[in-house]
Amino acid sequence: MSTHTAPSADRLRADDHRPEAPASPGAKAVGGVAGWLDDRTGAAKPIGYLMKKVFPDHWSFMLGEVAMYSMIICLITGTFLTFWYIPSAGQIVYDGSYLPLRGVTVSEAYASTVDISFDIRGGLLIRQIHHWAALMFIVAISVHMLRVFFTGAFRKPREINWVIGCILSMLALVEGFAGYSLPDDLLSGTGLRAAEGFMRSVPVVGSYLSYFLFDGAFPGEAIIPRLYSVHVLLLPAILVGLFVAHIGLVFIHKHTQYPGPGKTNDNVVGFPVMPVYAAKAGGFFFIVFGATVLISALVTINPIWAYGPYDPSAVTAGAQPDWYMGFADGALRLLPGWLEFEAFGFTFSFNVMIGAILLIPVMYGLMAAYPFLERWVTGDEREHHLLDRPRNNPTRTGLGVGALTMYGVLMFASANDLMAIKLGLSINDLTHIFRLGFFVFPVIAFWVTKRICLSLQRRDRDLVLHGRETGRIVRTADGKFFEQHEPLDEYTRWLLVQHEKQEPLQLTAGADEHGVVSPTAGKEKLRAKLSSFYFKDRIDPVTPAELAAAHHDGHALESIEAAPQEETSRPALESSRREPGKRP
Ligand code: HEM
Ligand code: HEM
Repeated sequence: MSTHTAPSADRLRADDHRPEAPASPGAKAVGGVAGWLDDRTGAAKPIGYLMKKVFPDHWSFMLGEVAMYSMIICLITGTFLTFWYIPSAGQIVYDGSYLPLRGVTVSEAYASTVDISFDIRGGLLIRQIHHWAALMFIVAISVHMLRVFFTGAFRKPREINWVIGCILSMLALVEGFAGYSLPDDLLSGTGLRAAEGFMRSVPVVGSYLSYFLFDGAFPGEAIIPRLYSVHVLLLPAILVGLFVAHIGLVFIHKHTQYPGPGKTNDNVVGFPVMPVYAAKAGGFFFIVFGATVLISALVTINPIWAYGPYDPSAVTAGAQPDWYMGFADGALRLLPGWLEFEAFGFTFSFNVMIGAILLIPVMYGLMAAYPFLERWVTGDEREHHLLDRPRNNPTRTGLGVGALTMYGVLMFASANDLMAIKLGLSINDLTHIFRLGFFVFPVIAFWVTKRICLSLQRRDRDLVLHGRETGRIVRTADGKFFEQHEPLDEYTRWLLVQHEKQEPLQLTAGADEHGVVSPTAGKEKLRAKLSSFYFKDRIDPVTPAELAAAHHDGHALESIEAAPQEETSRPALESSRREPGKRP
């Protein structure tokens, strides 16, 4: 593997050959410390290697960074909160500075969170930053995941990183739920009450699970300290550990890159970590931190003093989870009542269990399995470092939008009561519409998205073959009118023709020459069907022959071969790609 720096104009000045100026005392001291450390740890070589690592530049790669920075913000502000938060359900009489609560018996957890908000200097801001960063963290993870999905960045060799990502995302939901439950206010207690109900819906062992978690009857005094250990110790340790593995794999595989001039499956075009990316990423951290602080300073979130302490006997109307739990809440509202029935003297509440206990693992399980399913269906065993343009993989893009639509229906369903009130509609009608929508809307979304992708591909073909419409009408000498078309420049054309032709798998007949059916015939048949579903509707990229023919007709001026594969549009660093596992 080699990494080389493209010489910049500055570095090619003639005076580069002058003898180097003697190092300043500061530089000498830094060099001395670095040498001392290297002698004892041997870290210079790996660090030097990492610092030269080339990262491609694209705005969408920032999404992973936003996730990383919001996680760091949660870790920093969370540590601040632990200095004052008391993880105890023990009852005390509140005597802090928030007058409406004076004299009310509350838990120590609740009282300490109100104290953080009103009596600890900067406490309210830090609490708000913690909560806003948590919300942003999960938004960023989700959008980052969509970027990875729609561009096919999960394909070989990045499947493991996709699976790690799925686990990270699921754990982030649990971490958020645990944090939300810590202040022990009316909302968080209602959330815990719901969680207790979910657990009890598991047949046979449900009540035992609940007793185990709450150390007896709900709410008990154990749940707050237990959630605290999970929230500040167990889950952050797992999240950070998995994240290190995640980013380590990004370094090992190197980053994917969007197709473009000079970018191939075997190189990485971009800037090195040091100094360009380090400066960019460092600056970007402060932008994310700054934006989070600004929102937190201006917009109240979770004003627990307004809700009051948790009281198991109080009925809370309008309790809402944080946004990322909305889909599970929606599923609970849509599952039909007949899924709850009595048999063998027991009540089975599958309507609750499916929505609350099974939905999340099933959803993440399917997501984690997708790269492997796609690989099986397409038979594509190759490594991919160049990303797909979403339009060039219409079925995958359609499936993604279909899944998002399903998620969206559940999310909207979680607000069916508010919609009914605000829009003056019947909640039952809304529920029926959402139930139907859960099955019908994703299919429509899949179909429409696929058609849009195919149309965009057709448009790309048209552009390549016939150039851009200029709007200039020319009249010929014999009186005919036609519109002038402008040929695309080579860079744009390259982007539109670089993708591969896709075809369904050609599968074996399923029987040998003696007519003996192979034991895997059924599986192969299914694979053939899915492969045909995946690739049946497709638009092939323009071939050099087609372009030459168009060129001959005077539509396009240059051939595809002339596309500037080995040039870049800006000064860039390039490093060659490696085979995972074969590079030191
Ligand atoms: C990335 C992971 C994290 C997420 C998503 C998260 C989320 C949350 C949320 C939503 C709350 C409720 C905030 C509120 O009161 O409005 C919370 C509370 C809390 N979190 Fe975290 N947190 C994370 C990491 C941490 C870490 C690493 C620590 C400690 C080292 C921590 C310590 C706390 C404490 C002490 C509270 C209770 C105080 C309070 O609610 O103000 N959190 N967390
Ligand atoms: C704690 C949550 C996460 C953090 C902090 C995180 C961070 C990052 C960062 C910084 C990168 C490199 C820059 C980029 O491509 O954006 C990256 C790449 C990647 N992430 Fe994540 N990620 C998280 C969750 C996820 C999830 C939920 C998935 C998918 C299910 C995922 C899949 C990937 C993949 C496949 C890559 C390699 C992409 C490529 O090379 O183009 N990540 N992640």
